[in-house]
Amino acid sequence: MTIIYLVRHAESPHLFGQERTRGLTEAGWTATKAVTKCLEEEQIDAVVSSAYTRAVQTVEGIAVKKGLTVQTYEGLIERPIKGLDYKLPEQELFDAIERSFADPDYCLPGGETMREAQDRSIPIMRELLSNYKDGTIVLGTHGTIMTVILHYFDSNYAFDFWKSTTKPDIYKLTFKEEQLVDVSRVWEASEQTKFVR
Ligand SMILES: O=C(O)[C@H](O)COP(=O)(O)O
Repeated sequence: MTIIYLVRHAESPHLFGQERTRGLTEAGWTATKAVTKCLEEEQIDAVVSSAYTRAVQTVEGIAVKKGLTVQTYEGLIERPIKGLDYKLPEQELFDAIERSFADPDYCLPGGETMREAQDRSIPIMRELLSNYKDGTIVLGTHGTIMTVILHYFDSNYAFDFWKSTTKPDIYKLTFKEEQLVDVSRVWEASEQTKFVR
């Protein structure tokens, strides 16, 4: 069995135009200590991440603890449902994200569809599953691309799941070869209440 821990990043300030580089808030940094603690007993073979700063920062503590470096992947960055050069009310974004789970070729102007996001992220998942077969990987990620990846392996993971996740959050995925056989949330119930949705 191969284990992948999907770690959604901790709280980050919403700074328009800085999607790639915005880091964690003070509360976010505090939360990363709990992330590291949650994973430190595990035997970990690799720590990989979206190339975005907030995702890297969330898993770098566990990488340091294990004597590993964070391997970043452009193909694991967050899925933008719309272009990053304009703003929209939150409800419109939510509606668009919900629709994108029903229509894999839908996105708002300048955005990325479900199909496009899977086309660039799933090959990396397959590469990781092959390179670290029967090993354990920690993967720093984001709410939407994490759900897009899970949706590929099990279509029950969709809009409701996306809405339910917290920042940070941790899911343990168990794969047999390239087959997803189990998903469990390992972020502690007591910790969930302390951090943001
Ligand atoms: O995980 C996510 O939902 C994305 O990275 C967006 O995070 P944000 O709430 O910090 O914009």
